[in-house]
Amino acid sequence: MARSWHIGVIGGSGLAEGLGLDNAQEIAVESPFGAPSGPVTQGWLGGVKFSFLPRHGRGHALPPSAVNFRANIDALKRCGVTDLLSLSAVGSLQEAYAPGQFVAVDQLIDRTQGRVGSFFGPGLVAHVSLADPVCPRLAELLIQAARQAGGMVHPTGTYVAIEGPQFSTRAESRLYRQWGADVIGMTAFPEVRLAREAELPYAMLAMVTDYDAWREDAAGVEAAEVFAIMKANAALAREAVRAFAALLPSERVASPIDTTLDTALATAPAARDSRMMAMLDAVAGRVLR
Ligand SMILES: CSC[C@H]1O[C@H](OP(=O)(O)O)[C@H](O)[C@@H]1O
Ligand SMILES: Nc1ncnc2[nH]cnc12
Repeated sequence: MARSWHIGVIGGSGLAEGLGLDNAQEIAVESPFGAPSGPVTQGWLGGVKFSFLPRHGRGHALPPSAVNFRANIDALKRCGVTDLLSLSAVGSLQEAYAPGQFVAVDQLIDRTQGRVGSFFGPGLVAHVSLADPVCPRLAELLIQAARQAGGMVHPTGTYVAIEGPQFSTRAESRLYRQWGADVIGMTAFPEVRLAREAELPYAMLAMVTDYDAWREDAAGVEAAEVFAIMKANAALAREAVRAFAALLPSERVASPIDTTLDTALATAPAARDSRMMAMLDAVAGRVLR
């Protein structure tokens, strides 16, 4: 039977206040992976169910390195989310990606360090493909939606994730440009990896807030600049999500990402760790039961 859409949204910098959902209710979701960034707000937009989680917690209390990405994805999966949208502030590494514009990120490079990057591990090994980390179907709808909302949207872009919390040196910024990266942030990893492991189609709408540090005569990034641009454009991001809800087909069409784990598990049933299996009841229960 076709499942209805239930859209999870992880709101980044400047978006902790939420989406303005109808009939919104806040719920505390417990996860075996620890505390999520905060309570999940559930509600509706145009007849579609949404669950919203502020990535940095209420009042932006969590730096990127302290976000419990596993708990966040697990909590949203436990809520019954079928698809996931990430809203993020990013710096630009290309002249053409100007502050105030949106980017539908389609490729990513991981430069984070020391974050826990998988739900799986000793006792339950899985290898999922991340060649195409973003769901093209969700991305296409997001692009259309952000344009309808009045945003200028780049339909592709490569995101490099740094550990932070400091912004990059000029040499790093120039290096990432040479690698072909278009935008830079601190949070897409391991979020995008974990979403795939949890069989959640994921798409990312990034809002350009600054030009990072590569421009010869310009000053480096200041956080205040990022927050000011996000504040000025948060309403546009919310409007894009509203338009996205209106564009969704009435019935959810199954995605190949829904069954990622069918071919990913490496550990033989007899060698599986029962404690791991219990922790992964939401993320991987579909293939473990
Ligand atoms: C406040 S500037 C740096 C901060 O903003 C971005 O957050 P998010 O991706 O959650 O919007 C960036 O990744 C840093 O965490
Ligand atoms: N220049 C930048 N570097 C890293 N993360 C960011 N988030 C917003 N702007 C950023």
